[in-house]
Parts: sequence; structure tokens; C-alpha cells
Amino acid sequence: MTTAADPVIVMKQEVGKAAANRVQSDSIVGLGTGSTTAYAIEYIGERLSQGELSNIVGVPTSFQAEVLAKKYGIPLTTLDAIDHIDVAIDGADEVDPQKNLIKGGGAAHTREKVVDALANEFIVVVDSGKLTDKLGSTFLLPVEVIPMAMTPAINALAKLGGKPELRMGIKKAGPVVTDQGNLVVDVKFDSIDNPAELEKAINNIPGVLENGLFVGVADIVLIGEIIDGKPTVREM
Ligand SMILES: O=C(CO)[C@H](O)[C@H](O)COP(=O)(O)O
Repeated sequence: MTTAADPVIVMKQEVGKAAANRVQSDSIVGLGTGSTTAYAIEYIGERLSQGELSNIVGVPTSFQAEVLAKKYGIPLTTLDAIDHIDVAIDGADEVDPQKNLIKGGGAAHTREKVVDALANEFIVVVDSGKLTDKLGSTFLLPVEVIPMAMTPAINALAKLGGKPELRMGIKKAGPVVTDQGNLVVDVKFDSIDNPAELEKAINNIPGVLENGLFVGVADIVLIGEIIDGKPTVREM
């Protein structure tokens, strides 16, 4: 008996492949985090091993991206050793019609924002379920907070109109701890009317390192869809 492939996985694979196909030889590539970007990293590695690509160096946005890049044979570098990033490929949790994003579902948004914002071209890879008219409609906004500031930061986020909740681990007792050793507070906002303003207001709270609003950072959004039973990728 054959099992039908999960359509969300198919969309993620297709869009990951489409982004990997845009990478050119002799380039520095920001490697994002999450299950969709994981396919892009895999396909970049495949193109390298087949000789289709050469002289690629990656800048990982997380421990996960670093492990995957090593697995698929992509040489890595750090921001201290380079003066630019040609292209970054990264996923998102929500995308609005202006290409503004909510990221941080994998608790990696702080490093992701550093790398994605530095790239000459930032390509977002999502399945069609991530599209929304207004940010915050389906996904909570992740905020990375240093541990000693957790309580005042939570209070300040509530004062901004949010409903904050400390993110707890799965298969681990206690909270999620980021690659930087910090905590993540997920905040429900009923309506994010001005993402640029909210991004700044949250980052102004003492003890907040970074939040998951990416405003005006994405250049291209590649969307994986299934149309008439066939996986396709369109560009926004
Ligand atoms: O922001 C992220 C990690 O911090 C991810 O890019 C985002 O959560 C999307 O992940 P996925 O591709 O697994 O849906």
C-alpha cells in the first residue's frame, strides 16, 4: 500500500528546491532555520556535490542550520570573516501582502534577522498556509528576552496590549532556551496594525533582545502551492 505524500511537506520541498536553484556559484549564502529552509540547505548541498555549484560558503542562522550545512557538505563562515552576504534563504511563520513577516517559530529569529537583513537579496520560502492579510492573525509574535528580565519584560509586553506567554519546551521540562541562552515569550496581539511601530516599541523594552517582526527585510517571497493536485511555486 502506498501512502499519499503530505501536501505541506511537498510544498516545503518544492519551494526549498526553487530557492536552492537561485543560488549561484562563488557566493556567500545566509542559511535560515526551520523545516522549509532545511530542504533548501539539502538541495544546495546536492547541487554542490553534483558539481552544478562551486565556491559556496554558508552563514548559519542557528545550531540547526549549522548541523544541516555540515551534513550536506556546505562550508561555513562567520560574519567576522566576510564583508557581505549575497543571498539569504529563510522560512517564515506569517507573510503579509507587503512581504512583512513574523518569524521565530524555531526561536532563531534574532540571528535570522542579523543574517537576513545583511543579505543583498533575502528570499523567503513558505507554503501557501503562511500567507495572511494581517500579521498576528494566526501566529503569536516571538520575543527573545534575557532570563533576568523575564518578569518586567512580560509586564511591559502586556502594557503594549499583548497577551504574553513564556514558551515551554517539548520533551524538555521548563522553558525553551535559545541558541544565545535566552528565553522566548510568545505574544498574542489581537491586531498588528502597524508592524514597523510595534517592532521598534518591543525592541525598546529593556531586556528584550529581538522580536520576530521582519518589516521591509524580505526581497522575494517564494510560495509553494498545490494547484490541481500539482505542486507549483510562485513568486511574490
Ligand atoms: O523563523 C523561523 C525559525 O525561527 C522559521 O523560519 C519559521 O518558524 C518557519 O519554519 P518552518 O519552515 O519549519 O515552517
